Amino acid sequence: MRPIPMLERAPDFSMNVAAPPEALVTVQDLKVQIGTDDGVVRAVDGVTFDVPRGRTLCLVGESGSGKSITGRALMNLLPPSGRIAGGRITYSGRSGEAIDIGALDPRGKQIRSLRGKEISLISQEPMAALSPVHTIGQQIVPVVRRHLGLSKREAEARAVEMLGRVGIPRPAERLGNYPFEFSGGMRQRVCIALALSCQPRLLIADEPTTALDVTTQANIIDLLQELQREDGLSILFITHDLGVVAEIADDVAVMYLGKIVERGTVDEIFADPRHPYTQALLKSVPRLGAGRNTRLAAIRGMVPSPFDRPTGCDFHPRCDLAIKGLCESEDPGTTMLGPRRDVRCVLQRNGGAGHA
Ligand SMILES: Nc1ncnc2c1ncn2[C@@H]1O[C@H](COP(=O)(O)OP(=O)(O)OP(=O)(O)O)[C@@H](O)[C@H]1O
Repeated sequence: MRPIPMLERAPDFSMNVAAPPEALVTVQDLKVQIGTDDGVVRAVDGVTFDVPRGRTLCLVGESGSGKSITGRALMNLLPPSGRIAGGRITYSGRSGEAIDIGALDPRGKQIRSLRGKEISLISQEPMAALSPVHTIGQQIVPVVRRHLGLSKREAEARAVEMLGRVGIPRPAERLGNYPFEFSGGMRQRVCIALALSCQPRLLIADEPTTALDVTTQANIIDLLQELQREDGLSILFITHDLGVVAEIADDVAVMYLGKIVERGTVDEIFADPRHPYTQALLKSVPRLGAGRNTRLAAIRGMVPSPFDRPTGCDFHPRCDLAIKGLCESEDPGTTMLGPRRDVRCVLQRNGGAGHA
């Protein structure tokens, strides 16, 4: 995990006074359930957030907190045994029309025309996204032809342009290569080129840099930021790496056991974390400038099994600040600290005056 570069920044509360940024996608009280042999998993358990136009929202949290399933729900692309069990995902289409993503048939024409063209996904494992038996050109060109209505020649030119933009040397020649002929970092760049080739408006990047070395990670983050500046792309970036969050996020939502426990701008979350879980996550990451002997604090205990959820606040068994008689029995509910800033902790009730 990388150190956090700027933990001590002064909070930027300007977002609280300026007009709220226009949302490209709004998620309200989303619930996703997945059927398994052991029972039903409440993988996403009532989350609310939005991804504004041209901004990056990072979803962070430990493994199993529901980040990937939330990202996939935005494309209505859930595992076969998964279903949206409640809430609403509203996507603002190119002509301003509100599209209820969860109401679309997951195999239907409308969602298939949105996937790739309007909403794209890059995942942690580029090989899973690419066919090993087709060249890169054979994979990008037909998608571009179908979604952008280009001729074969125009689509090839677009594919070469995208491969060049993501930093693949000699892109015209590489169009004829197979995925195994690229290094891990280059394959991830190919996936980004594929994901962005139809100029989507929303990119869901699910741990896209986790499997890569730190230099390639930094290059890919720079690349996404450049594409965002140029094309006004909105990004939902899923990661457990707070160093990456510090670099790429505008806004942050911290997930724990299917719920968002804290939400705010990146400055608010890093400089003034209110939830004990967010505070513990931040304490578990090295800080630049911290003394050599500074100890990193691991979060005690494990994420509970989704089949054996704690009563009251989900985090109370691991929380150093839990109040006996209260946190194990009462659902903390959501306390709004600002228009786009909220926290689920009983210690933050009464307007969030006190720090947890
Ligand atoms: N295909 C599936 N079948 C059954 N359960 C699943 C499936 N995919 C996810 N889950 C369960 O849903 C919950 C949320 O998983 P999810 O993958 O969204 O977490 P995550 O925060 O993205 O974790 P990671 O960082 O490990 O990917 C977990 O309890 C997980 O076990």
